[in-house]
Amino acid sequence: MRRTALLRTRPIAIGAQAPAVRFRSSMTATATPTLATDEEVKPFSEVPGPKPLPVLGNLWRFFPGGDFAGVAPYDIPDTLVRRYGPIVKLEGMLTDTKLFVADPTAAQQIFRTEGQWPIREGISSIDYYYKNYRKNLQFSLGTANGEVWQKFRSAVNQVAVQPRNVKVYVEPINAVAEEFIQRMKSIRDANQQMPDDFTTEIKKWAAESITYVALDTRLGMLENNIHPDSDAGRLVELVKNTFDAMAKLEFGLSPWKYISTPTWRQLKSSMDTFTEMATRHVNEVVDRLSKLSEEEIASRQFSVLERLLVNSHDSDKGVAFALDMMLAGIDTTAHQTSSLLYFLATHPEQQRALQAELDREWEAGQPLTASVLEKLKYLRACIKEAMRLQAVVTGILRTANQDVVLNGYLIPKGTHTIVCTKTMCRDERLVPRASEYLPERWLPGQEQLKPRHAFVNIPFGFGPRMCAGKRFADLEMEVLCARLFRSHNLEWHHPEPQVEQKLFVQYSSPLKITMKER
Ligand code: HEM
Repeated sequence: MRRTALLRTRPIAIGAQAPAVRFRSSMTATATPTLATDEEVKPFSEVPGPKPLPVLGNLWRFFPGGDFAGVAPYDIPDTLVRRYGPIVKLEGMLTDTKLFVADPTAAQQIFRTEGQWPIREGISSIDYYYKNYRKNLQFSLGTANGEVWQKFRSAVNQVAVQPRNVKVYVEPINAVAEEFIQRMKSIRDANQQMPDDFTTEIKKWAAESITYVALDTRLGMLENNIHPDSDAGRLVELVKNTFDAMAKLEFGLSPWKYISTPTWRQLKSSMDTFTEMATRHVNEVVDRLSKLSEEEIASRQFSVLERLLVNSHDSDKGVAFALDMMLAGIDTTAHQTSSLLYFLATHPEQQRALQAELDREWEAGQPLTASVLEKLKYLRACIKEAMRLQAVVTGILRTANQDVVLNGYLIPKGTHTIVCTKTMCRDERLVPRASEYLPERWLPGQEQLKPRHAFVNIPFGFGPRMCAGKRFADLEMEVLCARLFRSHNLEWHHPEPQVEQKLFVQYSSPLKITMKER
């Protein structure tokens, strides 16, 4: 077998020599490297994977008669990894070659070499929309790369990632959660069971929470009798249409880049409405700020959006921020919360342990403050475990910023890699008792239950490009669960609900949770 000796700057290899499951590493991307000798490095062409046929590529394998026919999109990475090992190359699929990585040491190496400006392929339809119809918003975090991304990301980090700025939202997020719990009570049936469209209700809660940050206003999505033409009336449908269209354009066979298809038009129209909504609300905030005196500006407790606008003097920044928060923060949080509620409803022992913590740490009649939340370690463990066992995002995308050696293979700069977090999180070799919902594993002293490597469970991604809304997502889920389980028990009396992969992982059958007063 010919080995490559072409490396101008010799890449650093870890993972080739170390068995993937031998040790736990700390959560940094700077593990001691092992230098590869040229002899040990195999070329990219030797990376395992299904071999494409001339002209037909590999696409045929996913159609009837092919060896991947009937494999649900959700299971494709697992299937590839099971057949070919933890590093798999998939080429000849109409798009660029993708490299699937389900080895935590190799994943760590990807993040370690991603550089100051990590490159992530954006969702191509949204990228196309911004480039062709909203040139003024092309710096959006969801799609931008390079210095353009870095400038906007540091502006967002300053206002939306710092804990002190997020803490300001504890009270309003509490108010939204309480409204949602009241709504849950009012929509349950005679058997105290949630309606079939309960996941839509959860989306309304997530949307109401995050638009308070993104648009600086309460839309009233949890009220009864919402006017269908109001922002509240339109938003949930808008999110659904946008994400349905995005998933079809991203994963389906569609000529949308060459001719205007109905799905493309659906996406464009939804994004136009989103942009109009964001622009209108941002303009209201700009207007409000312009009426403040200098003294008022100096002494004001700014909202996140106000602070961004004051710092940047640029309303386009406000609009891009609002769109990023809504597009990245509604469906993700809603689907993740759905699985969290399901796991707790189906695990009464863990639910009791959570309630015991709430009774102990949150004095009856007192507000749920940031300092109370700080003490709720078991609650955080419940959330973390739900995100491990059923993450909404199944893989983290990176485009290699330099040549890198992963498990002995030379991966050239520019290769599109997918770190398969879902596959790793469910691998028994990497996570003890991987198929069980065990929040305890995240508590101190439970080393025997912890994943064997820190890069197995990274539901919010890693590094400078990791989720910009993590603190808000955590806050929303913590507040809702604390309030809900303090006063109620959740139960489940049905077979396991079905899960599907669209852009995110979500339940495709009704989430018929029963909610009873404690
Ligand atoms: C449970 C809910 C959520 C999950 C699981 C989640 C997960 C993720 C993941 C995996 C990424 C990619 C990270 C990477 O490439 O390393 C990401 C990016 C992002 N998320 Fe979240 N997210 C959630 C909620 C939110 C919320 C509530 C917001 C907004 C307030 C938000 C805003 C963003 C943005 C703007 C990015 C792009 C960041 C960048 O590229 O600079 N996310 N998220």
